[in-house]
Amino acid sequence: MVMNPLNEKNSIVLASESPRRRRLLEQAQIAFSVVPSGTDEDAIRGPEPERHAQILAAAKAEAVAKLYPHAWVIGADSIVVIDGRILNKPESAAVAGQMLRRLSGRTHRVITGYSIWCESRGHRHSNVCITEVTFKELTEDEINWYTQTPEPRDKAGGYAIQGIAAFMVKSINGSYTNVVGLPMCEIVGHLTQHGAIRHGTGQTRSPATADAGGKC
Ligand SMILES: Cc1cn([C@H]2C[C@H](O)[C@@H](COP(=O)(O)OP(=O)(O)OP(=O)(O)O)O2)c(=O)[nH]c1=O
Repeated sequence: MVMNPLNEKNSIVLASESPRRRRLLEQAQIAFSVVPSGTDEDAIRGPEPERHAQILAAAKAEAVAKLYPHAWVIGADSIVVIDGRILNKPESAAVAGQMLRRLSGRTHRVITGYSIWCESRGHRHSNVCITEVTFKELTEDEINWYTQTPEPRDKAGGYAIQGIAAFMVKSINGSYTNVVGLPMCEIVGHLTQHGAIRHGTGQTRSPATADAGGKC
């Protein structure tokens, strides 16, 4: 019989196609597999931004957790919120420009909903992490130049703090990695607390060597 390491006890699965989220888990030296959830984000709408991000994160985690019930599955959704409006990923350079004009010289919130599921343990945890980001005043030249780069395309709010857009950011209040796509302090803390990983001990488990430990 072929063993499926994705579905072993205490394996970690990232339910995301975001390369940023993948990189954040890699940086933390967590062994994990990637299974994009295929969730249709346009089909889901929460009542207000925090709930919206949380519901989407849970939908992503749930879709993959059903396929791999023994794994710890992480789903997340990041949105930019200003004036009570959600700025998702811009569909064009022109829309990215409109978003950046709105963000220019002001403070907005980046809300990442995150969800950690382990079906076989009945473990379903969802929460949000909020970071305030303050932009400098952007000139039209800066906006036009930036939106001609590929960077805004697949990023909530039309910018990537970890890339060229770092020059736009005057200050942030809260988790930096939350803006990039995953609140690492909370995610690693939760997985550690529930025995899914032994982070910080030099014994971060790989899916292939996972044992049956851990609690819900
Ligand atoms: C604000 C901001 C967002 N982002 C990214 C993180 C997310 O990938 C993206 C928000 O879109 P999401 O819908 O949260 O994620 P995704 O579609 O990229 O991946 P998946 O749904 O499969 O998990 O914006 C940055 O990389 N840097 C930033 O500064």
